[in-house]
Amino acid sequence: MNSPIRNFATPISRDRVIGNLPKCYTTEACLQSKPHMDGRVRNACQQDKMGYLSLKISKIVVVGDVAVGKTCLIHRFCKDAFDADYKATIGVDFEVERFEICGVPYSLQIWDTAGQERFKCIASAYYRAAQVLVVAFDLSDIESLDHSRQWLEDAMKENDPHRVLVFLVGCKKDRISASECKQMETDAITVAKAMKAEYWSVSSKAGENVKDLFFRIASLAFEASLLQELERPNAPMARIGEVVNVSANSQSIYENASKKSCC
Ligand SMILES: Nc1nc2c(ncn2[C@@H]2O[C@H](COP(=O)(O)OP(=O)(O)OP(=O)(O)O)[C@@H](O)[C@H]2O)c(=O)[nH]1
Repeated sequence: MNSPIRNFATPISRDRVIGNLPKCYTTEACLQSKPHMDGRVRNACQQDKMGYLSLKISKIVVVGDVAVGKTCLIHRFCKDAFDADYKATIGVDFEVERFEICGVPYSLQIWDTAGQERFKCIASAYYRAAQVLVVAFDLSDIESLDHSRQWLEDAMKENDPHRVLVFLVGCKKDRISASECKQMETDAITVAKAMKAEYWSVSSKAGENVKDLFFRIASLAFEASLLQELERPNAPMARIGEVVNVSANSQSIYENASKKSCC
């Protein structure tokens, strides 16, 4: 009999397989500095022969000032593309990216929100139930960093602060010199610490750090989901995150489903 792990309709791309916990960008503003995932999570993944841990989806919401680079960040990761022409996000948009973490299928639903004030009302309706909040700013625009706390505060009104992982992300790293970047990062790390956020500098244009950032987000969100579930003794494992129903007849996605990577 096939386990639920085998029942996705399309394969998870090999470059979305995460075996080890990715490192943080800087230990100065890092949500978790351990080199490995929690032992309970690793055990649960290794013992999950029936695939109860599979098919989970977590919601990430990306917020920040207008034109700081939110859409480009998501597009660089999901499509490996960069568009130099600015097209404002109208309200919200989302992408779903699928991973395999520690041998377990896992998805991120990545919500891109509008930075323009006139769309804020629509966008804020989608902040709820986020497991990860990414507050983006433009490394070449100090004001956008100053506004980060307000974005976080607004997004947190719709969420439980104890359950949300926060990332502060400086975009457009390619637009500033190394010395400017150093200065901005010093300021940004101070803000990140105050926000209890993990800090990253990225360039969607150059592709720098984008994949590492999303792998880190996926891994920490996966670990947090699983720990929350494991800490609730009576909760069935299948209720970690949102469970997606799939047909028992849908095609197998794994060339080697029994292979489990170690995190
Ligand atoms: N040089 C450079 N430009 C970037 C980078 N990321 C985004 N941009 C440019 O910045 C502009 C705005 O980018 P978007 O990703 O659309 O910004 P946004 O935050 O989604 O904007 P809203 O949807 O209006 O909130 C576009 O012209 C992008 O090409 C980057 O890493 N480097």
